[in-house]
Amino acid sequence: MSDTSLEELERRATERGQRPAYGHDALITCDRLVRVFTTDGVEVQALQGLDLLVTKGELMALVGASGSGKSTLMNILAGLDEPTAGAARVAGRDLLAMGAKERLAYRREVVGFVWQQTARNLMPFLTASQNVALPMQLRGGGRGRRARAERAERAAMLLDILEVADCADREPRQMSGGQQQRVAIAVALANEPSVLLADEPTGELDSATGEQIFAAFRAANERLGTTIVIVTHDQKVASEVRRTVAIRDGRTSSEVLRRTQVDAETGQESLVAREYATLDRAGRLQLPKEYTEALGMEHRVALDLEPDHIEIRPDDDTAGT
Ligand SMILES: Nc1ncnc2c1ncn2[C@@H]1O[C@H](COP(=O)(O)OP(=O)(O)OP(=O)(O)O)[C@@H](O)[C@H]1O
Repeated sequence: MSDTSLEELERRATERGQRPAYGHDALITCDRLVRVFTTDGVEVQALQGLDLLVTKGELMALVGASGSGKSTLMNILAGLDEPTAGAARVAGRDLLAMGAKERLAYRREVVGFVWQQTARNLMPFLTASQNVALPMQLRGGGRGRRARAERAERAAMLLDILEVADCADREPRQMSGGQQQRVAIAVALANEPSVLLADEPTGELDSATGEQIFAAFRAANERLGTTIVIVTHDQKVASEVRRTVAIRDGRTSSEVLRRTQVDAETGQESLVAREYATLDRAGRLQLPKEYTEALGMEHRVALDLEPDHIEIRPDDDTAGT
């Protein structure tokens, strides 16, 4: 090896050392997140070193088979559960270092959540408007007439953005499931959270209503700039966001990015989707099952480094072990 290449390697190593920390500019950073559950002496590794970065202002979906770890991740991000190892930061808060008091403030002010069970999201004997005002009150809003008027005004503004202004004076039982879920989004947005988390928010609804709920999330994202993470089984919902991240066996495995492309000649807009695999911090890559199965790849694959890409081919060592 010549001196020049040694110098070059040293230069690259120094450059790497000066690089900012992983996820330094992301709103949500999950770094090698691990969550192990132990029940009756049996260990389940729900998260096995999950990496995820979410940028401020994103509206993204998390998808994955049942048991892949989606709800476990959402509960950690919601401040309801703690990871076994790894690091997780949301809006500058270290989720592993929070005390009970900070955790409560985090849940009230930094994150908002919408659950699948419509009934779990709202207080049954309060009107939509009172439901939205409640988190603001609990946060320590004043008791005076002015504070009350301000809360009512924000509640009205949120219900209007989510297109359920007509439900303001109705109790949950007087609303449809879709209306309840849109009011639930307003409740989650009441304290201007940095992040809105939604776990299967359209799970109990038919697909037309599900689309309305999704439109409500998009309105919240566009009009209020809130970062939104939605866990969904609904392929339609997943395909309407710019970024869908798939979780497999407790790790992020692949993601699909969609962008609008304008045809230079006709000026017609079309949505272009591209699939990416996630290269985790340890250099691990999960290849989509359809790809490996199509080429009969298992156990071992042949790797070659090319100037601008890496080639992965089926094991071609016929004399191999
Ligand atoms: N409190 C718990 N105690 C023991 N095991 C748990 C607990 N919570 C989750 N698990 C296990 O961890 C794994 C991941 O579960 P999780 O609920 O995160 O999956 P999911 O992707 O949300 O699934 P689904 O789509 O069915 O909701 C599963 O094997 C599950 O059985």
